Amino acid sequence: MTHTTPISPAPHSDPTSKASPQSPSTPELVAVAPRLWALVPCAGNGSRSGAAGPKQYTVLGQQALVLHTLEALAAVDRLAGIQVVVSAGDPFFDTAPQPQGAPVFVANCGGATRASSVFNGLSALLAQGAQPLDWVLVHDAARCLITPADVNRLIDACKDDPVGGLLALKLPDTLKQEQGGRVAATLDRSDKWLAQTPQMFRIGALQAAYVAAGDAVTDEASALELVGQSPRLVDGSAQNFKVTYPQDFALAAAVLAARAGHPL
Ligand SMILES: Nc1ccn([C@@H]2O[C@H](COP(=O)(O)OP(=O)(O)OP(=O)(O)O)[C@@H](O)[C@H]2O)c(=O)n1
Ligand SMILES: C[C@](O)(CO)[C@H](O)COP(=O)(O)O
Repeated sequence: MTHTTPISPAPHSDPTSKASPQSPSTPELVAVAPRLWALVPCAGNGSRSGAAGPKQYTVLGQQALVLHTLEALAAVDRLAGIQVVVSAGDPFFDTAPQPQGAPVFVANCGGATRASSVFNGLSALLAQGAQPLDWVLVHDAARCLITPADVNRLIDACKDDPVGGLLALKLPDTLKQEQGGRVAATLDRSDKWLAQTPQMFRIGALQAAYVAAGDAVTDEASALELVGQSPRLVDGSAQNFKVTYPQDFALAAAVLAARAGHPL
């Protein structure tokens, strides 16, 4: 996969806009439509997963977990490119295959937290030719069950939104508050959602929000919330869970096998 090749700043005129006739000596005015990019933070250690190395490289079925993630994103034909962020010195993508579809770019600029990996990845994306008004869909490498249909649903819901938004799941279970290992209260869950990824925002707005929010936020929406924005909630899928704990590998492998039509 490419490490340094710049994405050519493709001409991206808005096919819906009508340019007024220009005289030959007048520079042509072209309305520019924002492009869509994916950014995949892939620099975590997976300390809760119990895996021997970073969980994103655990093999599920035929290939590493993160390659399932990238395969699904690359199949979204509205994406101009996918920026992956790995830790300095991580050799995985030196030999990894390029998925079919949107080009994948790799930057070794992972940070100590997810927030810093994403923030550094935004700079890498801009250096590749992305523009501050372009959209970025930040997606965890560890959510390998994302589907192109999920991503397209998010894009459709957010492309005309002034802020952007995220996939999320309405809480399916009764919600308890704990104190000392016992139930202290049952909470109202009617307005509670579980945040997933991708999370889709304008690159420049997200960068500015991270500067203001700092390193402690755990998702992009939180950074936007801290600067006074209300990201849109878009229905996600229970299958789009984040591989986090040891038992999650078998569940993800089973879903992938079922989708591929293999017996479980
Ligand atoms: N410093 C970090 C931490 C996390 N991530 C990425 O952010 C995503 C979501 O993070 P999480 O699932 O919490 O991954 P880990 O930090 O790897 O796991 P843990 O918290 O169990 O150590 C993952 O794809 C992970 O690789 C990252 O790019 N840089
Ligand atoms: C971004 C995220 O996937 C939303 O649920 C999640 O917050 C990232 O994982 P972490 O465990 O909070 O770092």
